[in-house]
Amino acid sequence: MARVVTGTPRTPLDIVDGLAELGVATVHEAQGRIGLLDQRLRPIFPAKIAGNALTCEVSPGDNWMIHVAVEQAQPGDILVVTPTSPCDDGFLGDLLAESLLAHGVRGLVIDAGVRDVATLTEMGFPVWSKAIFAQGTIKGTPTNVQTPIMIANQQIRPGDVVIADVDGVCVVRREDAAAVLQKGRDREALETSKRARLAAGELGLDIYNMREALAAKGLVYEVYQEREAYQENAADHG
Ligand SMILES: O=C([O-])CC(=O)C(=O)O
Ligand SMILES: [Mg+2]
Repeated sequence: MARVVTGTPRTPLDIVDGLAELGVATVHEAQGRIGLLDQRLRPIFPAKIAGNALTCEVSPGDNWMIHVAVEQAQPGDILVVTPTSPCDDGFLGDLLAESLLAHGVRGLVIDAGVRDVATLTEMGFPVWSKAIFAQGTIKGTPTNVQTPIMIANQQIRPGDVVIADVDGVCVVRREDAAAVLQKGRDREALETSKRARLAAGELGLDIYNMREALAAKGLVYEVYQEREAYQENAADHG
């Protein structure tokens, strides 16, 4: 049985937009280094977005349910598409992108292929995909829309926050989104002060008090000696 679940909760857009500003690396660190989708999902052009997950399963080679998903879209969503078994076909192109844009969808994350990439780029419709492939798809088998899905090593539920930029794609659970935003902002403030010190030439070794720890692990410094180097060299060559 295939299902479309309606009335699923979403994360407030002020929180979503805050996470977009922080970006994938900071959000991933702020939530304890979890939530990254596999690195095979790459942007078709550089972009930085976040949105509520609108989840959609597709059968391999079959984009029927993307049309079903468009009707469930709300402004601020990102369409997240996973095939029920691996497939690289071009499930979406400029026509479906026009339709998604008309319903306020901010972009697409798909563990499969897309096509019409030149037009998608001109339109400014951001996509993270596993493949770019002109191979067309059919409309044959219904699957689930707005149910929890597995995609590229992560579970994503409708209304979880998806953050995507040139570093990759990350998911934040809806319940955790506000706390992760706060932690990410704290982290960013800390990074701003560290960056100023690094830019001024201070060493990470001193800012982070690393010297003692390195010595405790056995790191030693020695002054280069021409004679010793010669002997090592001679020993190497018997
Ligand atoms: O219609 C399709 O099958 C996918 C596509 O190329 C488009 O959305 O433009
Ligand atoms: Mg097309």
